[in-house]
Amino acid sequence: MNPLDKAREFRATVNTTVVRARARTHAATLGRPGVLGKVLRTLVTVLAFVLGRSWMLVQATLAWAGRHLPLSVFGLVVAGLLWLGLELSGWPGSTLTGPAIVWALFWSPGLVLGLWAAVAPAAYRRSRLRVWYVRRWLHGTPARWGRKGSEAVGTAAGLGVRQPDGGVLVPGIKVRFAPGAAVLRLNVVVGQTVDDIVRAASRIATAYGAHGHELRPVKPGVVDLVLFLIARLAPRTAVMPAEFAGAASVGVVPAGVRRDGQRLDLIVRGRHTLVVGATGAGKGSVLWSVAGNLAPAVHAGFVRLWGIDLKQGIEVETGRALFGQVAYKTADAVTVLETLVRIMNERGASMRGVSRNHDATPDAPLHVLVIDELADLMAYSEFEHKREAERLLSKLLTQGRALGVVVLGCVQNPRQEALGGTRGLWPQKIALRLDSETETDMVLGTAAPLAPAHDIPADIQPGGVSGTAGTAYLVTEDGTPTLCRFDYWPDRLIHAVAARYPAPAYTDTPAPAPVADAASAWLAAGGHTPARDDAPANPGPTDNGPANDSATSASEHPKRKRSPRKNPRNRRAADATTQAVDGSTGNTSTTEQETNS
Ligand SMILES: Nc1ncnc2c1ncn2[C@@H]1O[C@H](COP(=O)(O)OP(=O)(O)OP(=O)(O)O)[C@@H](O)[C@H]1O
Repeated sequence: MNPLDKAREFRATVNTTVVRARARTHAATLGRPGVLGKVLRTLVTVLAFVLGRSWMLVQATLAWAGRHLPLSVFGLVVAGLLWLGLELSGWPGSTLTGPAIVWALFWSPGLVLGLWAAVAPAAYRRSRLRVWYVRRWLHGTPARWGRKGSEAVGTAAGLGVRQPDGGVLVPGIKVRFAPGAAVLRLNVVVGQTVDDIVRAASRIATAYGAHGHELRPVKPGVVDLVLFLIARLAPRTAVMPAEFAGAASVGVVPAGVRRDGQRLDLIVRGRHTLVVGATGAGKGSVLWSVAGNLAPAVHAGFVRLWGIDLKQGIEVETGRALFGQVAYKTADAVTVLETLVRIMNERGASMRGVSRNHDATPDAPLHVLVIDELADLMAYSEFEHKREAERLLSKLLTQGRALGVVVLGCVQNPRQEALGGTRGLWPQKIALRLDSETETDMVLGTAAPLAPAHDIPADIQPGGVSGTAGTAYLVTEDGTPTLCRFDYWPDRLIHAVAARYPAPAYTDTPAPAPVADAASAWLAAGGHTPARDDAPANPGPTDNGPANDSATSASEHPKRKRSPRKNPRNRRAADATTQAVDGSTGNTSTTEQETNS
């Protein structure tokens, strides 16, 4: 046997021994049946609890001490000197009590913070205080973040303006911290323009070791330079959307989290959105963040979802009950587009001279068309279908937004052939992980330098939570890029949302797949409405990102025990003869009245 094989054999023997020993120890202790086993398990739980809470106390107190280093060191020195004085003077009582009280007085804010962290660790993790203390402690020396230090960085980065007397004037810089970011407020000095700050921004960001930066104008001559101190955003799992909150909320969806830790509110109303991402980049997360979060409004009749999914309907069929009409074949896709163009034209006729902007109502809902893979329609279909689809889609993209017809299109490849003539017609873009800088340029144009989507690392975990999928740059109409992370939508959540908020029965197009059947099939398969506890955990605000504390959890909205069959709105859908869900289009003559009759 050669030495390599011997080493492998040795390693296998060690592994087996360790596994056996571990199993024996477990069986003899925690896994033990009876009272002793129970006692041991309770002891370990209590110990873990006590150690965990003590660690939170120490962590938070030390974070405070690190942030207020001079004060905390001074407190220690004073307490030490007092102890020394008491010892040397031969104090008759305890020489430790007095110094301990003095030390505790100096450190009292830190101790209070520590106690709070120990009592309510989840709240502490979510709080800005933790971000403030820990970030400040970990990133950069106080001198660099102080006024003088930051102005020195500004000068070195070329922000200074030479004065007639030979001196150099630098913009005043004030630093404040936000979750995951430091914000430098810069006051432009005479002789400077905001462009000078734009030019120096990346040099300043590099000097601070920031992972990215963003410029936000505050008022004339004042700009906030946001330096992002976190490298990536932690994955989050979506939760059951809350009940419909009224017409004002239509078309704005809480889709995930932004780099600054704030909730990402994606505006869908009045905006066509192009989603581009390499395979496995998480286009599904964006699609379901929109469709899933619109579900309550769909159920209430204020939004109507349409789906084109030429990838065999895999994506759209998961939440079929949310959609009115869907198409899984090219010819059906063209029919869906024709229907929407007809709706748009009719709406145009009724709005002409009355209103220039559409407000969603149950009589005139916001129509949202979701297209899963645009290239399948625009590039890989038969020539006539391709040409017709491009013509109809271009019409929707150029005229639809004011008339309440918007499109969310997903594509892997942003090249011309995949998007046809529609590439310049998408006002809002979401660039998930892309394969090359050229693709980033193609999708984002002038915003590309500040939104390097090709730098988002790949982490493909088929069916599981990936470390980076769903991370994207959102570039809104004004060209501002924002790094964000879309929530992950597991299949069972999509099923649960579709069962809870099914679309009403539309008379003008084939009814959604019988909701009761889809829901009960899923329930029969052991499904249950995911609650916060059993969903893949949304991590707390780790150094990688903030917690998912914004959305309403499924556990706060226990699944209603309602059968869609008993709901008169859905009776027609449920009773309808089971129909092919591949987009057979049936009668497509559509008017707003018919739609909602
Ligand atoms: N937001 C997210 N957070 C964590 N993991 C995610 C997220 N979104 C998707 N994933 C993981 O990445 C995998 C791929 O996601 P998805 O299918 O949405 O990618 P895609 O861009 O649609 O890929 P394709 O174009 O090949 O269909 C999913 O199976 C899931 O495991």
